[in-house]
Amino acid sequence: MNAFEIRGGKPLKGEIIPQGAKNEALQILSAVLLTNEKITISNIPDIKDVNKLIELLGDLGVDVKRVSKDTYEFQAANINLDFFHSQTFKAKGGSLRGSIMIVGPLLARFGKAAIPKPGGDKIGRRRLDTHFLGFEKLGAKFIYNAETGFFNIDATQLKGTFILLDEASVTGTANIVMAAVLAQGKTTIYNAACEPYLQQLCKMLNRMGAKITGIGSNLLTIEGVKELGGTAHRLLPDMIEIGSFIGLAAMTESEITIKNVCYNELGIIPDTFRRLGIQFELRGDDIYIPSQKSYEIDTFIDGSILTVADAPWPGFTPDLLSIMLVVATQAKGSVLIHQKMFESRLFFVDKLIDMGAQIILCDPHRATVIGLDKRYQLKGIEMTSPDIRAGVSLLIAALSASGRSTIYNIEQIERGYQDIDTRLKALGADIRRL
Ligand SMILES: CC(=O)N[C@H]1[C@@H](OP(=O)(O)OP(=O)(O)OC[C@H]2O[C@@H](n3ccc(=O)[nH]c3=O)[C@H](O)[C@@H]2O)O[C@H](CO)[C@@H](O)[C@@H]1O
Ligand SMILES: C=C(OP(=O)(O)O)C(=O)O
Repeated sequence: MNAFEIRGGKPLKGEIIPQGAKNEALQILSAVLLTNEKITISNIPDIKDVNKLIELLGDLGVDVKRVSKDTYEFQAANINLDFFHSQTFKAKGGSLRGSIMIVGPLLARFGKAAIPKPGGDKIGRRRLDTHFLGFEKLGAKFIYNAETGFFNIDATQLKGTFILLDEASVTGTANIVMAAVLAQGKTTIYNAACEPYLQQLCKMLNRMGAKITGIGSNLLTIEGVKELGGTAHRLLPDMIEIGSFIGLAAMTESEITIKNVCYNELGIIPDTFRRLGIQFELRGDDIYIPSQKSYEIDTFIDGSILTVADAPWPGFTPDLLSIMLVVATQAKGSVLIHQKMFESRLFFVDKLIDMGAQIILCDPHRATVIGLDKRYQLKGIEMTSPDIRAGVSLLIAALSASGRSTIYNIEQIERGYQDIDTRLKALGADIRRL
């Protein structure tokens, strides 16, 4: 059995260091395939998804050396393209979302790639059209075999072109950028995603010899180069973990300092938590959250109920909406949570309702939360974590609730949060692995 047992209702106290960013790690690790020279990556989180991708790179022939707890060296000098046809590749490649991003670099460097339909959270339809339409524009041909679930892509020489993405896909943009850096001539990508993950990737590629301009905007221009060289790269702290810890502190009346957050990279995230009434201050590059008995949700200027909705960067990330939702259950006031991007990410509210929260699921994309203002505590129950962020939201709910909760399917949480039970215990949480 893989579960957490939590006895909630205790305020936590202390300092916590955010792990390196999961979604950045998946892009940066894929980029090591673009060169035969050595790449050193530090601040790598020790989490399931990242470890699976590192293992997959090793299976493909990348020389992988762990030089310290969070630092690895990679050298992709001898890639074994036959590995594409193995059952192991099908099983491993299909087990995480991030594996899709090995396609762009492989295509750029070797002219072909294959990938099984990738995994990731079951949070609604997760199409890959943007990736493959982009590769096609660069001159690649792809075949999707619905029976085997494999995408096969071929391109002897990618050619730069103008690409207007059909949507600002995060992994799609990363994949196309990694293909375009070695394409012949100039590629322009409009409607590009520009999350800090992508900015970090582009900066790393430029250090490797790529010529990318427009970093941080939705218009990227890439002058193709013949080859790329080695570099060193440090991952940013995980902004989704940072947001999760802000929510945790507010909900459990805890006094927590989140260390070294790289505040300037957090975009609209801090202000969005502030709109729920959560107070915190920046001390150096740490976020200090005092213990708060009560927090009150803001309204819009005209007095109408606040909506918190997701949007491509610099909008609010969809990966923090579940956390906003759970935190709102104990706020004073009401908020509409609008998850525009994914249609199956809000169903976990049923469990919060069972715990005593007042939520109306209006439709699969929208939930209205009527905050309890801590007049009643949530009560502990047994529940199963449906996806990574709902899982952490349930964990936060359980830590604030009276009595005992059990959360099953914690693999989902551990996909993205390193040693979460140990780190929460260090803050005083009563959490036990079953
Ligand atoms: C490994 C990784 O990095 N995963 C992240 C990545 O997934 P991923 O790259 O798979 O997500 P995409 O950005 O491609 O799209 C996410 C969803 O939003 C929709 N969409 C996207 C852009 C847009 O302008 N309009 C729109 O509706 C897509 O149809 C899809 O349903 O980005 C998502 C969106 O931030 C995050 O939730 C995931 O955690
Ligand atoms: C949805 C997420 O991850 P993935 O894209 O890997 O499923 C996430 O990190 O919130």
